[in-house]
Amino acid sequence: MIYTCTLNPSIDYIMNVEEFEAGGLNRSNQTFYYPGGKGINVSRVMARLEVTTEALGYIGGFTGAFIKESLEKESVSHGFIDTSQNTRVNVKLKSDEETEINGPGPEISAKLQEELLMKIRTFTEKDTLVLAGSVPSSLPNDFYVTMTEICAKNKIKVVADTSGKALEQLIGHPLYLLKPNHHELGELFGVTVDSKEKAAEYGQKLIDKNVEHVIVSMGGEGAVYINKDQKLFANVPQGKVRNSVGAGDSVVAGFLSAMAKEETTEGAFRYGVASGSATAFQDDLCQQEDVQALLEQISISEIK
Ligand SMILES: Nc1ncnc2c1ncn2[C@@H]1O[C@H](COP(=O)(O)OP(=O)(O)OP(=O)(O)O)[C@@H](O)[C@H]1O
Ligand SMILES: O=P(O)(O)OC[C@@]1(O)O[C@H](CO)[C@@H](O)[C@@H]1O
Repeated sequence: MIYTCTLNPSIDYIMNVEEFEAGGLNRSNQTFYYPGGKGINVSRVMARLEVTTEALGYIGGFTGAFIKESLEKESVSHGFIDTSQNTRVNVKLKSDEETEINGPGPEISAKLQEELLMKIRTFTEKDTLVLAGSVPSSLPNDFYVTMTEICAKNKIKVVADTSGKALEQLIGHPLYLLKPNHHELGELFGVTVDSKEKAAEYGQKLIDKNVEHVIVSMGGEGAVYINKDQKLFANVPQGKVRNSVGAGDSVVAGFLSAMAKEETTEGAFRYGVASGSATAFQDDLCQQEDVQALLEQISISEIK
């Protein structure tokens, strides 16, 4: 089973505002509510790509109930732990630019922390755990490391999509897939990653530190894939970006779905990039037919 873990889920409240004016009274002409948080996005996209997952993490209150209900409507299984506090609402303001305001996380007691770790201790080597998103401040800041150590002991594959300190602490632990964007990769090594060659060079450093697959996404500039034998570049398809929220998560979901269907790594990379772009080109996350339609616009080349 592929489990996704979202320690800090959200309702993503999307507000389209024609000409946003900071400090003024703005009126939105269109709003949407989506279940959000990076791991939840991965589960939602994988369900659309016909791969079963179970979404884990902490949830609560009326906002948590909305998320669970939305996932059930989309046939996404979940096993969240109830915090009895409202899950946050993240505001995504879309005008000429995209502005995001993400809420803080809930208080998570030591008992609830242990409950999640106990669940992970039941996983076997056939399982994969996707750790995605920020770690709420009430959790020890090495909580992902603790989870990864349990996984290493039991040969469970770990996928990580996080940034900053949480990402830094994971480096050196055995990981199946890491998907930093080029800014996150640069921040990790204190450099600017502004070309596919640099993405490949610094991505290789992650491979040297026990990561099996690395995808470096570079927004509209393409993406780079590295493993111990390959360094590949993919262009991104042409299209109008309507929503970048969840695009990175869709890359992870697309790659994992294709690997679960025994695609080659090159094919899975292409599928991941197509999924990311398919999400970027619409309001919510991509559907399978959107991904299929973009595949032929993506060419993969070797990076020398
Ligand atoms: N301008 C664009 N044109 C086509 N596809 C895009 C564009 N911007 C982003 N994408 C798609 O979204 C994927 C992820 O984008 P990005 O590198 O911005 O990741 P990220 O920063 O992790 O995303 P997120 O906004 O979800 O945090 C890209 O690999 C690509 O497939
Ligand atoms: O605050 P975090 O956990 O870093 O990010 C949360 C978030 O911005 O990430 C997802 C998009 O990747 C959204 O669904 C969600 O609102």
